Amino acid sequence: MTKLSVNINKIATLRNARGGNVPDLLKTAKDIQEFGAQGITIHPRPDERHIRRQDAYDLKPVVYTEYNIEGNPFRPFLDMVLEIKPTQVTLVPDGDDVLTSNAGWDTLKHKEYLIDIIAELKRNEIRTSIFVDPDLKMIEGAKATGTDRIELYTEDFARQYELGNKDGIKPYTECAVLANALGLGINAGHDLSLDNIAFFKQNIPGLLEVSIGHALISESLYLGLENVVGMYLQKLK
Ligand SMILES: CC(=O)[C@@H](O)[C@H](O)COP(=O)(O)O
Ligand SMILES: NCC(=O)COP(=O)(O)O
Repeated sequence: MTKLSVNINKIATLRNARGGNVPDLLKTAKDIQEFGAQGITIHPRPDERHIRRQDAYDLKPVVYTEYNIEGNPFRPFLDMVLEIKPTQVTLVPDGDDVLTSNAGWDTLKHKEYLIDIIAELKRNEIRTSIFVDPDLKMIEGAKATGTDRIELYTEDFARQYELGNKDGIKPYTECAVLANALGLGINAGHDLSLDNIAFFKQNIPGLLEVSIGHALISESLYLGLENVVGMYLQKLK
């Protein structure tokens, strides 16, 4: 079975737009778990554009499924996750100024750096995952870092799938086969959606977890709008 971890960054984006507490991030996290999701993912960024540092702490007692915190392991991020002790930390090599995550780790170039950080997280009983492009050399490099899992960066697959090119899955399947052989757990995420998730899952052996945010929250708007517009119309009769 593949676990669904819902990324709630976009709920915080909406909340921050008005400065209040609507939508309520903690209530949303509770509801998502009650609806059956097996995890909650957040990706606090240094500029706190969506998830704030305090949110990461406040979510700890609320997330009773798997709590996954993603981010670039600069010292303030590392100190925060070592205090919170989520189920899993996913290391992502984001620049400060990126719109969203746009590349995986070069696991060869950053091998020693990753070894030290992963060891520190694992000493604190936190499962580790590292964000990687679907490149066999990067998967081999990931193994050498001591990480428990990799997270396959799926944007390229999603773009290709949208264009009708199903061969875009091939490097992902090859990397998954290698990761399984090396004993690395496999997560995946970025731009996965209701359209592409079934095909992705069918072609990735041993897929343990997907984290999905942008599409899932957008789809929730599309699928919920009719109901809510109808409710307003009822009240306005
Ligand atoms: C690590 C990853 O794949 C990203 O999708 C990220 O978690 C999303 O971050 P934003 O919500 O800031 O775009
Ligand atoms: N790790 C990927 C993630 O958490 C969500 O990515 P996206 O669905 O918002 O693109």
